[in-house]
Amino acid sequence: MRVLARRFWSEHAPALARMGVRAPFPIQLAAREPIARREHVLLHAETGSGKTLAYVLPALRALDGAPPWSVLVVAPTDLLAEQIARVARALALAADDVATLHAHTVAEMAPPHATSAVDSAGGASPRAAALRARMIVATPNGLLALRASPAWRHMLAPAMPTLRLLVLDEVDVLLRARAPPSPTSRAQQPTPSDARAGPATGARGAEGAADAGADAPPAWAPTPLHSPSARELAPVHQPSRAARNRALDASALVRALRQITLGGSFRETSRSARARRAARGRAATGGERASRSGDVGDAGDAGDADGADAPAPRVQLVCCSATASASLVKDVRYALLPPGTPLRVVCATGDEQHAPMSRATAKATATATASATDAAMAADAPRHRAQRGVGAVGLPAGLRHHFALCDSLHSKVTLALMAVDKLCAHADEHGAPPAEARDAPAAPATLAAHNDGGDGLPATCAPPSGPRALIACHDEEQALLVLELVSKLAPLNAAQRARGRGAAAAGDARRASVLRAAPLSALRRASVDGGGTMGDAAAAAAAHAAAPPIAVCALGDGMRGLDLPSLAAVVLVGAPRDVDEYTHAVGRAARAGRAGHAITLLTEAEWRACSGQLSAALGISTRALSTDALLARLARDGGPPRSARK
Ligand SMILES: Nc1ncnc2c1ncn2[C@@H]1O[C@H](COP(=O)(O)OP(=O)(O)OP(=O)(O)O)[C@@H](O)[C@H]1O
Repeated sequence: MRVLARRFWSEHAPALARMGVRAPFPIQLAAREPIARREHVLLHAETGSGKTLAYVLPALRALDGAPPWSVLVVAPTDLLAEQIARVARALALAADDVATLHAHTVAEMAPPHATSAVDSAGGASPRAAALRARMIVATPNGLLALRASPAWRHMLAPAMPTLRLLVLDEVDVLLRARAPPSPTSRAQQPTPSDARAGPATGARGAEGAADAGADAPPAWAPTPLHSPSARELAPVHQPSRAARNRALDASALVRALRQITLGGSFRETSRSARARRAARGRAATGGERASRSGDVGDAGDAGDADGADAPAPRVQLVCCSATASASLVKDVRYALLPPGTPLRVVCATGDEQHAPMSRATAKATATATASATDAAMAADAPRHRAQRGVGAVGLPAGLRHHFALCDSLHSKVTLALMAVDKLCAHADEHGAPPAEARDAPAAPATLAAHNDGGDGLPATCAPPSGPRALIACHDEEQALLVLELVSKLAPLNAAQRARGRGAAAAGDARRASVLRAAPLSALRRASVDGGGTMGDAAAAAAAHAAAPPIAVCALGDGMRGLDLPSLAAVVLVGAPRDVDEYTHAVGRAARAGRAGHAITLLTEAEWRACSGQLSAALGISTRALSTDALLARLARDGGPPRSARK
């Protein structure tokens, strides 16, 4: 394995070493061969297990001597797209090999008459960057806005045939779509001006986009499977296959992606799709019909093309998710691949008891061709996840889960601050962040063996910088409230402790004075603008100095994929809406084999609603602790988890 690893990584070794990466993680090893063989794959590994590099490295290899627009990566949020582009740029041969495409940059693209963007733009405009780049990292709304803009037809469509690889990061979010609205509920659907307004949160995304028609760039937003106002963990809702297919067919993003993967020769199979096509056909003008030629450069709907037999797609599809499921695999195959085309599920995880990857590297890698998806996924799945068809992947083994009861938001934030304070105190006492455990069993062998600089941190990397804790709230509104509460409560906490604890007062006051919070989005934006932490020690140090120790964000898809290596803990002050939301939220900590804490503060009602399901689905203990017991545990145990799992 080491020889393989050396060969695989030698090309990019210097750049990787600057990132603190010296040997591949299991998913990176497992993904290499299938991607090189140009198979369609779904990379399924836990949060923070290195899925980005697992596809970025092979993608960069595919760029060798390739023309512009050879690789397209789609990621659900602006922040994640920037993060991926930053990783790719750090490894790319030329910085302008990689460009990002957001909805707001499309407006700055070329006027329709321009044919040579590079000269007129002086090489610096988004248009020039997008034309020259060989790897494009786009958000769904960037892609959709581009397809609807003149720039697409006149400049970029001609480049599209060069596309060889399409990567869908967080594919479960990208494909998530609710069944199209019934005729009676259409009156409540968003208008085209709503759609133009951009990616609002909530349940109106895909169908709103579908309804917006050709007049407006369709906006995209992930659609929750249940009421967004639900405050309690909703029962897992599995819509029927037909409903899922209808939703996929109605999604503007899926239609755009389908056009890319299938070159416009896709035949929709569901009855609903045929009905929709017939209805639209009746209303269509001759001109609209003529535009559905199946040409890749055509902005028409690929899903409407009446291709007889689906040809083998020329674009390779790579998808990633830490929360894949059997139904996701079916959706990807239905939506984006010709019938009968296999999608290989590349899975890397620990053994069945979720033992650390280091103890099970040899058996950690399982691949399955998902033509018989259910069987393959279920066979790999640990007992407690098999029911849900989630596959063999669980939570990072370095994560320690704590649950405590609080009766109000005020008391949750107070306790969150005390918890963060305890973790910072632990770091002060031990000279290292508590979550970077010295002997963290969670570290994959390949990481632990090569990267451990003695304190659990990569030897060649600056210490992780940035926020130490992430407070995840129900929604944006609550997040604002929490920001306010933090600014009020942190100094109060400090003063109270200073009075009560004499000698410790100075240290407490010092720590508390820096217990500030900022919205996660602002921190990430600053980090991206400032060059971020990856591979840049100076930028890391600067970010560390500037970053408040607490980031605040709303639960949901906005935090998907974000990599904050400095996080010691994620504190949930709102109940997660479902198991996947919990998985992705707490997965911001304990990344890359580190240890970390997931602290969930709930009212009794919230705890009753969600603890059973989290425990059953994830195999974690959700026993609720008292405030004192939680703080005592954090004070005592900043180290690696021991028996957090049942
Ligand atoms: N081989 C490696 N050695 C050391 N660190 C690595 C290696 N591969 C990735 N990392 C680091 O691991 C962290 C997590 O990687 P990444 O963001 O790709 O995780 P992910 O699997 O995509 O997580 P998520 O599911 O949350 O999106 C990053 O900080 C990255 O630099």
